Amino acid sequence: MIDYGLPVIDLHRHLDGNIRPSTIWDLAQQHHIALPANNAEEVSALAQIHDRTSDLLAFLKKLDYGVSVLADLDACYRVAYENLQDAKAEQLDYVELRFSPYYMAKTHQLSVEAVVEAVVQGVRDGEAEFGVKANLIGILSRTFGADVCQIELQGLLAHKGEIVALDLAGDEAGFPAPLFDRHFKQARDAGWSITVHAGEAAGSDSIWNAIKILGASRIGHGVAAKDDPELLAYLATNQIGIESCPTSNYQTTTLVDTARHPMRSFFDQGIAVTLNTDDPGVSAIDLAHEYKVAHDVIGFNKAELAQIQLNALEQAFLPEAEKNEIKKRKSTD
Ligand SMILES: O=c1[nH]cnc2c1ncn2[C@@H]1O[C@H](CO)[C@@H](O)[C@H]1O
Ligand SMILES: [Zn+2]
Repeated sequence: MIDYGLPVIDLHRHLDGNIRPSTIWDLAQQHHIALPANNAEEVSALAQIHDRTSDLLAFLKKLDYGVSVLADLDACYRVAYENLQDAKAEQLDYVELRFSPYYMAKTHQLSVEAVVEAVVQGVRDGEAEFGVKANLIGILSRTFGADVCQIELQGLLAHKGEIVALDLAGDEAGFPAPLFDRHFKQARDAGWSITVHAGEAAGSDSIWNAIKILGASRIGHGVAAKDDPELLAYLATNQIGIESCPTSNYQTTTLVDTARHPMRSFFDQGIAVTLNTDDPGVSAIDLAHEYKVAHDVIGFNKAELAQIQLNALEQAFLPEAEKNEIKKRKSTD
């Protein structure tokens, strides 16, 4: 259902939520890390989700297997590089990869700043090798609290020019946006764009806070906006994009019925919605799968999906000239 004649773009993909089970197995062997699995297939069963989990936090636990094998900087580099290989295999024209360097560094006590450097290098080498354009979004993992997030931010700011935006992810209900006010001020001062996970595990207030307090110009998930007409109007008028990830929403039990996913009404109300994968390695999906779900289950027709593909280019954290370049390249392909 993706039109490969139009730009193929994923704006919401966690590179640390997209670690291949085979790589998890490999790295565990290489570094003598014990896993409750005897081979790569058993790692898939352990670290991937095929139906649904009880809630967001149960879903996020699945990502822990992948980061538990990041024993050194080469492992971080490899994961970043393989994300570009995956992007190429999916025929993406452009991908925004987000990552939480503290989360990646934590198990083996790596330097946060060195993890950022390794990820940047893996992504740049992957871009050159596979010919896919990518940008990086830094994540503050709110689950670890405001002080740890300041350390995480410091590591990201050390590579300010290699990063285009800042995100806040993790336990939304337990760690609300106002706790991170000063972090996002520093990010805006650094010239970064802002996207925030909001309205996934908390209500529409959380989305308002992401916009008004943190300065978000895009919202990850944003499903809770469905109950707030004033917010819906605000999102449409101000062209604040919603990064929808339907399979992730199903697996986290954010929504119980994908057929009634609010991205339908967001779209109908003129909000710039996009389709994205979130954590494809954990969800065992790719971008094409999400377009198929949007068509077969949510009921978008081909023309509407084409508009969603164009929304992604519009909403990308890219300068106009680079957006035009992608557009031009597609039209002459
Ligand atoms: O769907 C999600 N909602 C909220 N946070 C998420 C989601 N997927 C991953 N992370 C969080 O992002 C960081 C790793 O990139 C981790 O903090 C992980 O918990
Ligand atoms: Zn996410």
